[in-house]
Amino acid sequence: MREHANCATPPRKELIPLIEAVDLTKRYGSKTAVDHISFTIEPGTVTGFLGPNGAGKSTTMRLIMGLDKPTEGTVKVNGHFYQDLRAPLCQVGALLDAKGLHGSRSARAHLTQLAVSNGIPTRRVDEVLDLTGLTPVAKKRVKGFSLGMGQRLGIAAALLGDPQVLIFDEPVNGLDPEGVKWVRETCRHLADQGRTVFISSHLMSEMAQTADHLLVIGRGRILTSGPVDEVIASATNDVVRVASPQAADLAAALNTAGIDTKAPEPGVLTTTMAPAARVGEIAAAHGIVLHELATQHASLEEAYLELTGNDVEYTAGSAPAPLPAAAARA
Ligand SMILES: Nc1ncnc2c1ncn2[C@@H]1O[C@H](COP(=O)(O)OP(=O)(O)OP(=O)(O)O)[C@@H](O)[C@H]1O
Repeated sequence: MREHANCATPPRKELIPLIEAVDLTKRYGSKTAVDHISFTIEPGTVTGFLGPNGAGKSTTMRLIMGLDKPTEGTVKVNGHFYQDLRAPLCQVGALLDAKGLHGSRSARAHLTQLAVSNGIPTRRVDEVLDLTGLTPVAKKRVKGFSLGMGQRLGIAAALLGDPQVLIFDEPVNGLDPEGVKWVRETCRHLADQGRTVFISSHLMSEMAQTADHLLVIGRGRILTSGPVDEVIASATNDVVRVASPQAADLAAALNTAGIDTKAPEPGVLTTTMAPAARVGEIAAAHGIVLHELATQHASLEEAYLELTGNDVEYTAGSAPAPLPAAAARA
């Protein structure tokens, strides 16, 4: 057992490490960033916190870490408010903003300072440098670090107290494929050790590869949650596409059976209301010739849009807010 001075008696066996939010709300003036959300994050899993830009992910994570005060509701880590944790770094580690590093220090100096001020034995610094692959650059000033190295250093700092709960805000943002793979494998490894890993992203494809569970947020509200496969399945309808020289007859036969169709192009029908087998059976029963019968699986992006489409605060196509002068003229 490690002898972290301030971490010597983490209540690991007695308490289940988890994050629990109840009716959590944060308003900034008239802006509601987080809107009465409740959730629990379980140990031994990677939980993805998925939502478009401005959905409220960072705010929620800051509330968990006691960096902001909720307007209403509560959020606890390991059954305690963050500010009441006796050795916070040993219970929860977070990567919230990798840019907030002191430029003139070396990576080792940065971690050593953090260890000393939190009563963590300095030998742990070498362990986390090693775990995050930073040993070869440990003496370099963090000022010269690439984004990927900065993210690794942020994760090294989060791991310093060997905490059971880890919170990473958009850790793969701006990373190259190798960095993304490393973050993904690191999260998996930490969860496999029984830790609670809570990781945010605005990319569903990334979350599908990294997370076991998803918590989907839009405009400050939880839109859905559950195992990744279930969340994706619930947001997607398989589309059956059928091509026939008798498309009009087939459409009539399907409609009679209560199956609505669309005709995206001449001679082709699509439906989300019946599986391919049923469409084929109805065609056969009416002696209708088919040239093609296939099930198309909706893409992850489609599932994501289905989930968050109406809850996106900013979209690429949305018109920019008018400038004050323009607004005054209007
Ligand atoms: N300190 C603040 N003052 C005012 N509004 C804020 C503040 N922090 C966040 N907001 C607003 O709250 C909403 C949620 O922001 P938040 O950063 O939590 O979203 P996010 O899901 O993390 O998005 P992103 O991925 O873009 O960081 C946004 O509309 C944001 O502009």
